[in-house]
Amino acid sequence: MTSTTTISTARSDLDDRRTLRISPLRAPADVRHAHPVDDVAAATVRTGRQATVDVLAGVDDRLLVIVGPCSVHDPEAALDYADRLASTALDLADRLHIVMRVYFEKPRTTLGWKGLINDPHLDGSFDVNHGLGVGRGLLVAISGLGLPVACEFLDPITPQYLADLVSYGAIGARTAASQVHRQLSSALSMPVGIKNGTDGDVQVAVDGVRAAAAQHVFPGVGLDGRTALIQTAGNPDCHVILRGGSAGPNYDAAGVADTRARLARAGLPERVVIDASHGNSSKDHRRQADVVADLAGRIAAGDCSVVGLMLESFLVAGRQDLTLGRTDQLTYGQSITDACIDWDTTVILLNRLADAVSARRADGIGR
Ligand SMILES: O=C[C@H](O)[C@H](O)COP(=O)(O)O
Ligand SMILES: C=C(OP(=O)(O)O)C(=O)O
Repeated sequence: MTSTTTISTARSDLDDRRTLRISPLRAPADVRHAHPVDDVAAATVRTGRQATVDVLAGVDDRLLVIVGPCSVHDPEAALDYADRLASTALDLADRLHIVMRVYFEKPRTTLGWKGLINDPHLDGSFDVNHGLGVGRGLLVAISGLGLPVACEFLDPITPQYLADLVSYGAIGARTAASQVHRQLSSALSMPVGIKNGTDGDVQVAVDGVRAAAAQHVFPGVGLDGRTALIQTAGNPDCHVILRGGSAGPNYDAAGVADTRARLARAGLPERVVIDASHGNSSKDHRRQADVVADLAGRIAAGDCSVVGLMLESFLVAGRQDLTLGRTDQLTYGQSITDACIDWDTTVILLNRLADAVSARRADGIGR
């Protein structure tokens, strides 16, 4: 019995058994054209990235602080927050290099609202074409205030729409082991922090830093939105973010020393950022102050082993549940994902960290 082969590029009953709809996505170039980078924003990104590189390298003895909401759901409130943070960042710029968390993509443990790009109207309409424009427009506006921004990169395509405006990138705990995200990090133009796993596994982040430092070739999209083969140079500015995990916190001196030893064994620079939230605060926003107090004490006593800190902070303390389609019920300036510290607490904690850097300098210890 002979078999026949049908060669066809048309979709058949073998395709789309579970795909409901495929619709056009705006090309990155189109969104970039609608929200161009002006000179002020470009200067913010350039100096924001370089300052982070210098802090990571120990050439700059300031502390890197990545601070802002868990997620952006209301661009107006995010800009309000950015306005305040820009002024505080300027006040403390001699001791802290402050970068605002402007997170549009949320990795969920199971299900939930996945961020402003995925569902910008917060109603389950998934208007991604609108979300990409709103997100980029907000990055232009915040960078225009002179405040550098940090984003988590979750989807491997979205960086083409946003990354030129980002000064600090993060790879989250749920994707630290992903080859796709490590390859992506190897291509990104800014320093990237890779988190330890949700189970507390730090080695996965160290392995991620090593993989992202190397060159890769992988499929992606170009600015014109066409599929493309991407060849990367490798990112030398990746580092580990300790965020704690199900086994407990890992921000203490022992957790940092263990991470640095792992990095040294892998032949990598010993650079560690601490995330005061997530597993390091058992998702209780008030405990972020304990992490700051502990780290500030260590820095004031001369410790140079931690290069930066991440804080989840918004205008109003705590968090609230979103009912899809009922944005009228939301409290202005309060997180709809993880709980955050409020603005007043944020200013107190930032000043405490700045004072710790002053004390370290007074002892004549530079990083
Ligand atoms: O930072 C935000 C959350 O911790 C992360 O997106 C997971 O959230 P979830 O466990 O509520 O899905
Ligand atoms: C999702 C986040 O953190 P993690 O990956 O550590 O859970 C985050 O920082 O928003």
